[in-house]
Amino acid sequence: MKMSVKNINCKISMVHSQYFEKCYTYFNSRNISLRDRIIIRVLQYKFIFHSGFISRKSTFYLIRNLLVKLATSILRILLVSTLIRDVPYSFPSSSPVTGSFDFIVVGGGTAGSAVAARLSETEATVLLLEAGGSAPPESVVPFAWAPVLALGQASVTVASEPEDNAALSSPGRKNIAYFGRVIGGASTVNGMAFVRGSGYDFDSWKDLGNEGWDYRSVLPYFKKLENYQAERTPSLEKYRGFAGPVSVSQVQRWGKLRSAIKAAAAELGVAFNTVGGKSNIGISWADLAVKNGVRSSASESYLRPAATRSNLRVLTRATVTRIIFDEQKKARGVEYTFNGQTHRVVATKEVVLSAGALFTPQLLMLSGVGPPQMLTERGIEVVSALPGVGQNLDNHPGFVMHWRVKPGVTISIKDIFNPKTYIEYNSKRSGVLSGPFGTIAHNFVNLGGGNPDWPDLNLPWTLRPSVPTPNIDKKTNVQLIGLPVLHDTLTTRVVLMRPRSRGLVSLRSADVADPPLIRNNFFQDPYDLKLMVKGIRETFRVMNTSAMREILLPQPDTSLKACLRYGRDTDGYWECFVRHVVGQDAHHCCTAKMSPPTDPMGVVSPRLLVRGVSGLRVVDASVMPHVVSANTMASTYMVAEKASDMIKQDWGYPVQQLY
Ligand SMILES: Cc1cc2nc3c(=O)[nH]c(=O)nc-3n(C[C@H](O)[C@H](O)[C@H](O)COP(=O)(O)OP(=O)(O)OC[C@H]3O[C@@H](n4cnc5c(N)ncnc54)[C@H](O)[C@@H]3O)c2cc1C
Repeated sequence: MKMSVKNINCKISMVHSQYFEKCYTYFNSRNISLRDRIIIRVLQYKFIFHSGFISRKSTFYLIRNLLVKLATSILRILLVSTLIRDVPYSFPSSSPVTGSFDFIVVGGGTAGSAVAARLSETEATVLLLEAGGSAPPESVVPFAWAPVLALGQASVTVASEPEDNAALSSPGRKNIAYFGRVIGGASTVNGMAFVRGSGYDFDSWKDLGNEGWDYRSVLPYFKKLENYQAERTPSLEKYRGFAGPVSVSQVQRWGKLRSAIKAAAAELGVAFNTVGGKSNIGISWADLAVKNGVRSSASESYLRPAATRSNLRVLTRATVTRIIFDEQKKARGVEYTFNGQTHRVVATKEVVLSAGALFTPQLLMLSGVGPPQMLTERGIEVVSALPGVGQNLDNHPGFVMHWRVKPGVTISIKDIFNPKTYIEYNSKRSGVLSGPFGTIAHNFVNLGGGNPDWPDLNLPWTLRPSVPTPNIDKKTNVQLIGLPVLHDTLTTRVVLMRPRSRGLVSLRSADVADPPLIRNNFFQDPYDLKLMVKGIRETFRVMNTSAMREILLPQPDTSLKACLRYGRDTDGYWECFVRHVVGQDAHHCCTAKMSPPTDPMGVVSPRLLVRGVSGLRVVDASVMPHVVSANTMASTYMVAEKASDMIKQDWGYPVQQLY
């Protein structure tokens, strides 16, 4: 299908000028020509000004978007100018690929890059098809992720359906989700926080009937994938890897803050730096997927070293539209679009689906694997009736609390526009740009009861100046930050690790260009809301230690006016507060969950083979039965490493002995 304005059928059904739903693919796709881009932009503005949509609100968003674009463009130029030494590997894709390969991996993201590279260690031929392009040069700069990458061309944004119980301060009560659409996927645009789940998460996966996924069985794969940039000690060697492809290091500098957090842990009687062991309970200084001030993404860690192998072919800007099944329901290959043309390619052994927790279920459903009634309603022929496809969407709801701090404790706006920042990064790969614009320390706690070593909340500290939270209206943002807005801020977050509520991913239509429908269902189970309120009270307890008070300035009144009717500092007030400001952490998972055959909602077996068909596996965050109590990248790499060995074993290729 040639993508052009004529067949786009692009009803601009947006909540406000920032977010396109039906048209998002086209704006984020490099398959679209410059001429069509210009026409769509003109249509967009025509729509805003001539549809009765024009209002102070839409004008505000237009101006705000222009200013954001201007600021990010300036930042991008500054960042790119610091990159003379480290440019990400580029995957030139000038012509389409046809013919046959032993394995076709769909999606060159976090998991897909790892699987393709590992499979190419054998003599099998491997094709990796990725919808996005090569990584933008600034992606190597750790600090760049939020302002430049997550909001830029390397990712797509998709609005959820309106929330029933949350997002009260978001336009249309919709949560906005970010997904990497670039080689390396989310690992190229994410916050780089590298933290494993608790060992009890994996034991729970096994208890749900998934043999081989308990902590003891997955630990060797966590070690295999990691190259920890620290001195080897016997206690570290028990848990951490030192020879794997993904480089990981502790956050450098910010000594004042580190000392304060360490002292707060001591004051609270909480363990410091526990992340990596079986129980991650306690306070820890963050590890990042960074080496010597440069991001370690999946494409740099796995694909760059494998790129010269003649049996591995990587095609970027190739969007897979469906999996092709034969009469026996065996996956025979895929159909994809490249430069506006449709092509087919054959898999002689397996198709591996690694398009992430949103797009993997979309592709399964578009190929006839999913809830039968929904497929029939969309005019899609059912190949395998699997009601669980797209169900069980799990994630980490969370929100930010702002704290004013003394100078030198955190990043300030002045640092960002100071030429010295760029000179220091350029010459030494150190300074502000070498660190995060996000998580700097974790605080994993259990406040809900049960196993006290298994966290149900993370209350991390994040480094960012007093920037507004995206997708929350201006009025609420101002109340949350407190006036005047430009000052040095430390933020803490309250993030639910093991929500009981579950959402779903479904199809809007049979058109691959329509973004899938996301329903988060945050706080459908009221337990989740109550636990978040406990997290707020625990945050105040931590921030009230004398160690933390030492770095704080007097705080302005940041009450949320809409909630004051419940009375200050009551549980009712805080529940109302959370329902207004909660967003999500882009840790989507579990939409094609693994499970034993007895679970009717399972999608893949514990060997990650899709039920009811053959020759098709899912390898990405979708297969997790429930979200881990940590950020999800490290566990996604672990899934990819373990799956690669399973695939090799199933096809008789040798695997490295890890036990
Ligand atoms: C902005 C952001 C910040 C985050 N921060 C952190 C963090 O700090 N720490 C952490 O641990 N986790 C973080 N995460 C979460 C973590 O990165 C993800 O859970 C994990 O990387 C997901 O890996 P995946 O392989 O499942 O999917 P992805 O990495 O998203 O890979 C999917 C790939 O498939 C491609 N694709 C999709 N559809 C098609 C198609 N039809 N045809 C071809 N290709 C297709 C996509 O372009 C993408 O490259 C963050 C995520 C985001 C988006």
